[in-house]
Parts: sequence; structure tokens; C-alpha cells
Amino acid sequence: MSAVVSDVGTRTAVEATGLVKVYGKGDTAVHALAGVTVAFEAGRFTAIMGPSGSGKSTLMHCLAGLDDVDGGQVRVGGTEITGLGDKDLTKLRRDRVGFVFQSFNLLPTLTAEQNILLGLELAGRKPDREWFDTIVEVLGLRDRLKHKPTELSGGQQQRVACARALVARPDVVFADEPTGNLDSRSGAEVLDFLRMSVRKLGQTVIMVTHDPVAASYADRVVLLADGHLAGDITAPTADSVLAALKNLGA
Ligand SMILES: Nc1ncnc2c1ncn2[C@@H]1O[C@H](COP(=O)(O)OP(=O)(O)OP(=O)(O)O)[C@@H](O)[C@H]1O
Repeated sequence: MSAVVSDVGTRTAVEATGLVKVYGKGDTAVHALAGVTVAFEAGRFTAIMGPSGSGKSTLMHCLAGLDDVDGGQVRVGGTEITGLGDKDLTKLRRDRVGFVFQSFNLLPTLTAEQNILLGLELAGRKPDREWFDTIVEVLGLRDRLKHKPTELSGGQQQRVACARALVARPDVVFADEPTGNLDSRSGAEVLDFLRMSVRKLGQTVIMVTHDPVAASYADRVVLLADGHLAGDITAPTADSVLAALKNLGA
């Protein structure tokens, strides 16, 4: 059992144990994850960083049940997801996991409001109107709800994507380079919101990023190198993250 799990008062939202992911076979096999054990606490904002090719995206995909694993276990909200069938995995992703992608991934024919509520609708769930209103208010989307994605700025589209990720009150939100397509001001707004969703709304966020400034919004940075855990920084600053990355040769 990891130290995090045994901490009094700390709940683990997502946990990987001995995670192995291999691409290819024989001489050309790449050990993208070579036995990663890491726990992500609930109610915390964690960034995953590391040099290019270190396994960040692979780790996130395996944690989110988007990719199968070759060894080890993943637990999301207490449920072991490694070994779940496609149907159960789809349900788990739909009901208990939120996603924010670099490219927003909104449906162009739907309004902002319809995009935010689509997942719940597909799941046959009724939105919690109070929670919906809270998210919309905090994200400053009230007067944009009837607009289609093409009528919104990049920053507004990503805020709609954040609302969509949070509306079902998931166990965890995975954000994959959420500021990668945004200018620094819009990026800062999205990061402010992700941090606030953790501090004030009690959500759990795990974000992959290349950007030390983006990582400094997190409570903790987990570093990967060559498919291994290579560091763990609490209360990161852009400088401390940059220094740690330099040590890894990034
Ligand atoms: N589908 C795939 N087939 C073969 N190899 C892959 C595949 N996906 C990833 N890899 C390899 O696995 C390793 C880890 O890749 P991954 O994309 O997880 O790294 P990353 O840290 O997210 O990189 P980046 O920062 O460049 O996005 C790399 O060596 C990569 O080339």
C-alpha cells in the first residue's frame, strides 16, 4: 500500500500500481511505462511532466481507461479498471471521469449548453441544475450558452470543455495539455479555473503539460523519465519545475 493511501484523512482518487505499457515487440519494443506506481489524492490538482517521450500521455491514457495496460493495475475511485470489459469501461469513463483535451473536442453543431450537457443526456441522467449554474457562473459562460463553438474564442471553447468535464461531478478530471492551443491570457484563465475547481469545488484534476508555468498552478508535480517515476514536487513553482526538468535532461 502506498504512503498516500495510508495517510489519515487522505482519499486516493486514482492509483497506478506497477503499471507497464509496451508498444511493439522484440527488438523494437518500447517500454513506454516500465513499472509506474503512483497515487493521486482526491481534492488535489496534480500535473504530470517529463521530457518528450517519457510516457506522460501513455500514463494518462492508461489511468483514464483509454488504453489497455500490459501489466499492473489502475484504480479509479476505488474501482479496479484494469480487467474491466469495454462496456464497463465506457460506462466508467462516462460517469466517473471528465476529460479536457488540447483541441477542445466540442461538437460544432451543438450550442455551448448542449455540449456541456450531452454526456449526461447520453447517460440518461438529469443535470443538477444548481451545480450546472455554479460551474457556468464561475467560468463566465452565462451569456455564451446559446452560442455554437465557431462563435466562441479558443479560451471560451476550452471553458465550455471544462464545464462539460465537471458537470457530472466526476471522480477525476484528466486534462491533456489544456492550454496548448491557447494564448497565455486564456491559458491562465483555464488554469485558474482548474485550480479553483479543486480548491473551492472539491474536484480532482490530473493534468499533463509541457509548460512549467502551467504546472505551477498545480498542488503537486509528478515527473516521469523513460517510463519511470523520476520525481515528485509539492507546491511547485515554475522555477522549481524548470530546474527539475533540466536535471532530467529535458
Ligand atoms: N502508439 C504507439 N506506438 C508505438 N510507440 C508509441 C506509441 N505511443 C507512444 N509510443 C512511444 O512510447 C513512448 C512514450 O510516449 P508518450 O507519448 O507517452 O510520451 P510523452 O511523454 O507524452 O511525449 P510527448 O511529451 O512528446 O507528448 C515514446 O517513446 C513513444 O514513441
